[in-house]
Amino acid sequence: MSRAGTGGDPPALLVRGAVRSFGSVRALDGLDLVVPAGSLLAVLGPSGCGKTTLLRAVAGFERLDAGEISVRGRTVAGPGVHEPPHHRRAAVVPQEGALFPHLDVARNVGYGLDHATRRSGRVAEVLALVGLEGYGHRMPHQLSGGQQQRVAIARALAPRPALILLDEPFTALDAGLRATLRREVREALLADGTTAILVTHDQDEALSMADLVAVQRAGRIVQVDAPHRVYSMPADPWVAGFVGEAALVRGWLGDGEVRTPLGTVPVTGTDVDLTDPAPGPVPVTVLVRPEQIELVPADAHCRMTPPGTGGGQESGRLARVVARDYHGHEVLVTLAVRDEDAALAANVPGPGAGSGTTVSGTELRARARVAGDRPALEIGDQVIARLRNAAKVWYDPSR
Ligand SMILES: Nc1ncnc2c1ncn2[C@@H]1O[C@H](COP(=O)(O)OP(=O)(O)OP(=O)(O)O)[C@@H](O)[C@H]1O
Repeated sequence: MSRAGTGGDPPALLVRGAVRSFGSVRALDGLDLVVPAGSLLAVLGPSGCGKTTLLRAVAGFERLDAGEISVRGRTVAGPGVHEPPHHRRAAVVPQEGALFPHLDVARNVGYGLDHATRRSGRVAEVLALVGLEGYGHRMPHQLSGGQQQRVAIARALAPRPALILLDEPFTALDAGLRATLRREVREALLADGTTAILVTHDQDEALSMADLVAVQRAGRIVQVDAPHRVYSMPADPWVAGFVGEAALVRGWLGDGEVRTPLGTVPVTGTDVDLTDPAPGPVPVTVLVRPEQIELVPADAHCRMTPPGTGGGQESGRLARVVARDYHGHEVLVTLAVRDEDAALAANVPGPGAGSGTTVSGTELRARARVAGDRPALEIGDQVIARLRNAAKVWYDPSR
């Protein structure tokens, strides 16, 4: 459920043309971002793209070289303006909660609150929000790592800031706890109506927690969208490869359909102007997600048929299983598809998690998802791989 977009309120955060350089490195390179009040927005990007610099600039720990930042319609950074952190109403939750070790939980949470707020029961209220009712008298060392992080979040929530800035807050925790805590923190933020910005390089965290995902690359935001849109309608091939598993294959677009080495399918979205009549099929890059590949066992006939000659595009292509990653509920199999006429697309650009695409000669590699309860596929098995569902494509200027 999205909490974004409440009436005509100014956005909780507006960043316009933000520039911050360290020597020759432009950590922020004209960055624009709007965060609607009440939303939980994740800034997702590879290491070094400037996420922490953005967070620090918003919090007031970093000065901008150019551009401006406003919080709830009030300029806090810009030409001639640099408000100090404590005037910005932006609370930071660092990677490891950084609690005061000599203060109990209630004093940690109440630290810095004015007298009236402290007496209003706000400390108990936020502790209840993060599931730590009755923990007020514990000392930090008597808490688990996850509980300490929840106290840090309660402490950030307590003064009712305009913004909560979470800097990879779950990194230090083990995987099981991380999933639980993400859900609980999301619920706590939702219940308190807070606007939060979560900086992370973990795509699962961004996609599962946030209302909006802002993808950052080289000091700029390249797409802001709902998580399912970032995954299914990425702005460009780089985003496609960074968010989720992706293979980028060559195809030909014409008549609203795209012909690919794995079959012909309709198109869900493209930057090609479909109203502009092109003289022939347009060369495109096609996004193939693992769940879009359907696998059927190759029968003896298929096994004896040379690749590229066994049936039309619609019947898919003969593929070989070259790797498999077992995940219990599903298996990700890496397929090699020889394709003589459709030479293959370039590697997914960027250092992202979408490492599902490699190119070797005229061999396409793509990953397919198989339910864990299906008969196991072994390395070396032959299958027929067929693309199903509509695909997202981009014009390929290199052909
Ligand atoms: N104080 C600094 N002095 C010099 N260079 C810096 C400083 N802070 C950041 N940088 C550089 O700016 C770039 C962006 O860094 P930043 O820490 O913002 O990236 P990030 O996306 O948060 O990376 P990570 O996910 O690894 O934390 C990097 O090249 C980094 O080396």
